[in-house]
Amino acid sequence: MSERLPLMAGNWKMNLNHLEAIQHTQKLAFTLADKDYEAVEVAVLTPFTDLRSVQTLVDGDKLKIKYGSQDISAHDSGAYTGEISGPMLSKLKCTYAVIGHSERRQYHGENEEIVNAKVKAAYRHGILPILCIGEPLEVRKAGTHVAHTLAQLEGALAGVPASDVERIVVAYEPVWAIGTGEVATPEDAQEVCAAIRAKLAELYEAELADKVRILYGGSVKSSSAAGLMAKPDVDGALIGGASLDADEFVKIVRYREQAVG
Ligand SMILES: O=C(CO)COP(=O)(O)O
Repeated sequence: MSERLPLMAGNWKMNLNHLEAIQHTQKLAFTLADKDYEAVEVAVLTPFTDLRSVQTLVDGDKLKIKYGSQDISAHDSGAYTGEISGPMLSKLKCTYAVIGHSERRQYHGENEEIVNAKVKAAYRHGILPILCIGEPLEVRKAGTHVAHTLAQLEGALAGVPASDVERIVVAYEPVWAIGTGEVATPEDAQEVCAAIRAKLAELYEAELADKVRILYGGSVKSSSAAGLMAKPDVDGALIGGASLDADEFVKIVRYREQAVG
């Protein structure tokens, strides 16, 4: 099995203006030490308006924190009012773009075709997608959550070559666990993350699937991180609310120091 560097990524959602973003990133930078970054990749996924400020800090102080956006346009330029393009994000040296978050699927009508086009747009400009997939509560209750999530994965990756997919990050985010305080059990997370890896092996190759980092997202806190990370197919977390508290986020990054709860 290849060594996958765990990724702890904070999705700030629509929180923190650019001044708050500077303060928050500086606090993370002060607290995190080289040994933290050796053990875990740390990323912040910020509102578009924060990216320049975060980039300036990261570049200026040579911080090891990675950063990225929460969305990306499927188009590269042109008459798309309100959109932010891949070239704009790569100019800001974004490593990542979150694509297909359930909040965008729910509130902005993003379907599989749009998600697929955004994944391709990210790769065109050297940005790595953090592709979000996961089932709503009614699907979980019906017991078809694995099939639902794998269909989203397949749709998002249609026509995307192996050379791109081997660097993707997939985030399994069951919708019922997002912002609800109801974290999935480590077993629930493992079931779907393992199925995602198996699907990647089927669509591409086992060797590729072995390299891809699969995160869990949904009400992750420092008290639940170690238990989730103990599972073999969970390679990190996408953290919403808890990432807005720098001390709590650092505790998640240092999950190895927490009890398996
Ligand atoms: O949606 C999420 C991360 O993308 C999870 O959000 P919460 O951690 O606030 O539940």
